[in-house]
Parts: sequence; structure tokens; C-alpha cells
Amino acid sequence: TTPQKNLFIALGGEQGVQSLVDKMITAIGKDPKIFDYFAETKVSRFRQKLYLHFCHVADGPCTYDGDTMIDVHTGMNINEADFNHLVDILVDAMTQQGIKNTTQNALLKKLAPLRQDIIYR
Ligand code: HEM
Repeated sequence: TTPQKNLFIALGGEQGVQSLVDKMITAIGKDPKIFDYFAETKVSRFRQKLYLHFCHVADGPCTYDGDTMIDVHTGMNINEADFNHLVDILVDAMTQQGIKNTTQNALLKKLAPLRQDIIYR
């Protein structure tokens, strides 16, 4: 047996990742610090694309067909504090869902390199 399963499976598969995305969207909707960025966002598309993106990043059986991280975040001028804040929202969602720390860290490690494509664009 392998101690670390496929990350997508460890995150709870389709249901688990969908639920993470839903929790994040709920949290963003109530968040005074970053809600303004999303004020004009079409939630149905964001929900679908964020799911596909996480699924793809976590080596799940998905093809991400959304815009590139650079393209989508260009013009937003997201700073480090706001980036970290969204990561905190993700961590809270994973913790609420009972995802263990090693699994949380594995996803965060895969997302970390994207930071440079997202901030100060
Ligand atoms: C690891 C961090 C992040 C990832 C993986 C990520 C990923 C994504 C994805 C997959 C989309 C959908 C793309 C599409 O519609 O084609 C998206 C859209 C968006 N992201 Fe991010 N994002 C991250 C960080 C952030 C941060 C820190 C902010 C702002 C504080 C942000 C603001 C937005 C907004 C406002 C949209 C919607 C754009 C629109 O309305 O079309 N993102 N992001």
C-alpha cells in the first residue's frame, strides 16, 4: 500500500473537491477583505473552472479548460496579503472537511508556484 494516494482521491474525489470549492465560494461571499475582487464574477463559471483547476492540479481525471492563471488575474493587481488570505480560506475549507494536514500541504505545495502568475498582474 502507498501511504500517499492520488491527491485528488485524498481530497475526497469529485464530491470532496466540489465541496471545497463550494465552501470557498461561500466564504468569499462573506469576506470583507477580498469580496470586491469577485463583485462582477459569474459564480457558475468560477465554480466550474475552479473545480476543474483543482482537480487537474491534484492529478485528478480532469482537463482544465479555463483561462490561464496569468490571463484571468491580469488587471486585478492582487497583492501578497490578498493571495495569502485566499489560501487561508482554502485551508479553512480543507480543515472543516477533515482533510488531514499532509494532504492539505500536498495541495498547497502544488498551488504555491502559481503565486507568481497571480499576484501583481
Ligand atoms: C492559488 C491561488 C488561485 C488559484 C488557483 C486561482 C484560480 C482561479 C481560477 C481557476 C479561476 C477561473 C478562471 C476562468 O474563469 O477561466 C479564477 C478566477 C478568479 N480569480 Fe483566482 N485563483 C487564485 C487566487 C486568486 C486570488 C488571491 C484572487 C483575489 C484575491 C483571485 C481572484 C479571482 C477572480 C476575481 C476571478 C474571477 C474572474 C472573473 O470574474 O472572470 N484569485 N481563479
